Amino acid sequence: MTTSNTGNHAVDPDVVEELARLRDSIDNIDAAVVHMLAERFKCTQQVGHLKARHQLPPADPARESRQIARLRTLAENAKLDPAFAETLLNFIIAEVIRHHERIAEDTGNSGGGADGTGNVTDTAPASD
Ligand SMILES: O=C(O)C(=O)C[C@]1(C(=O)O)C=C[C@@H](O)C=C1
Repeated sequence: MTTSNTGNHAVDPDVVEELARLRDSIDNIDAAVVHMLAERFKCTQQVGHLKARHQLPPADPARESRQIARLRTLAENAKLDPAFAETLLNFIIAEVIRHHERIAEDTGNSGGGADGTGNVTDTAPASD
C-alpha cells in the first residue's frame, strides 16, 4: 500500500518528482544490498560447512579484527561513518556465527567454547 505523507498542504510537483526520483534510486540500492547480502550469506554458509567438517570454531576474532579495520578505512574514504560500518559488520557477522553454530550442531560438532571462538577447551567429537 502506498501512503502519501505530505500533510494537508499542496506540494510543489517538482518536489514530488525529485522525491520519487530519489526513492527510485533508494529502492535500487536496497535491492542491491539485499542481493549482495544474499551472496555473502551463500559464501558464509559454505564457510560454515567447511568449518564444521574440519572442526574449526565458528568465530575467528582475529579475522574479524582485520575485517573491521579494513571496513572502517573503506568507510572513512567513502565518507560513511566508520562506527556505523563497524556496527553493521558486527551485526552481520553475529548472524553468520549463529548460522555456523547451527551447522556445527547439525553436523555433530559443537565447535569449541560457548563464545564460538574455540578458545575454551572442549571435547572434540569422535567423528571418525
Ligand atoms: O571468515 C570466517 O572465518 C568466517 O566464518 C566468516 C566471518 C564473516 O562473516 O565474515 C564470520 C565469522 C568469523 O568470526 C569471521 C568472519
